[in-house]
Amino acid sequence: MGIINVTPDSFSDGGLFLSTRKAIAHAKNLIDEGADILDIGGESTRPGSQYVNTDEELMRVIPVLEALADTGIPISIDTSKPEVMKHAIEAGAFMINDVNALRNPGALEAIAPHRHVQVCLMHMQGTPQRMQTNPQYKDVVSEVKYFLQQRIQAANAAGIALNRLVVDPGFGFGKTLQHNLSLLNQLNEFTTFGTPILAGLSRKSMLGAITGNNIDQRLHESVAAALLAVIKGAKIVRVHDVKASKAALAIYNALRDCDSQFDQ
Ligand SMILES: Nc1nc2[nH]c(S[C@@H](C(=O)O)c3ccccc3)nc2c(=O)[nH]1
Repeated sequence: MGIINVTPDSFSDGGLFLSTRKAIAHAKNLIDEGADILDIGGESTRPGSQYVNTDEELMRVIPVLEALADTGIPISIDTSKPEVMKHAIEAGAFMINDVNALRNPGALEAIAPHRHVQVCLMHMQGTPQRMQTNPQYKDVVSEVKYFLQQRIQAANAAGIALNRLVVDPGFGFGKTLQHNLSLLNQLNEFTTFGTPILAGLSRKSMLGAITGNNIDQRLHESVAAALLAVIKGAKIVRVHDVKASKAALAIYNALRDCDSQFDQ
């Protein structure tokens, strides 16, 4: 899953038009690099990020989604707003990636009727503005599991079947480095739901905390983290660096498949 952030470049006067054009160009590059899905987001959910209203978020993501419709690549929309979900689904999105796990009023109802649309339910403690202030858990893995179980039940009750759901522990969303490492180390605990696991580790500060590298110097850490997540059971990895991640995962896939070839 390649990451496409459509957030106006605050340093240039190109504004939204330029950032839309840049997002489309970047999306096509990631398709060429081998992305299987593109995740388009119009509102950053980084700690301390600013709120973006519905109209602004729609103006950012819908043009990019529409421009990519003829490429045939499955598109996920990274949003928590039901209005954005509805428009994105009408514009052809195949997945809604909600860091708020459909907890906003109207989110479950916005998605339920569209039986072809998948949903990623992600765990977050608190809100993006305050989640990293002082994250605390008694047992992070069991508490995150419990939350995801609750959200799966809420989705099922709203008519969203299990085979439309993906779960995600939400690395970096209200977690310390230790919490993130425990979740990654025990990621296969989340395979019990019977849904694919999505892991988003790419370039995150937890990686920088270990190596000391800045966000634009975390390629190797991100590739290592994506490989570890897949080894531990993730089926989707959300990454900035598609080409490098695909190459690392190709080695893993070859290793996983090699004995089965001789068994035939
Ligand atoms: N499902 C799913 N969606 C996501 N969206 C993002 S935003 C990310 C960033 O790259 O800025 C980020 C980085 C650091 C903190 C918060 C958010 N991370 C995920 C994830 O881990 N899982």
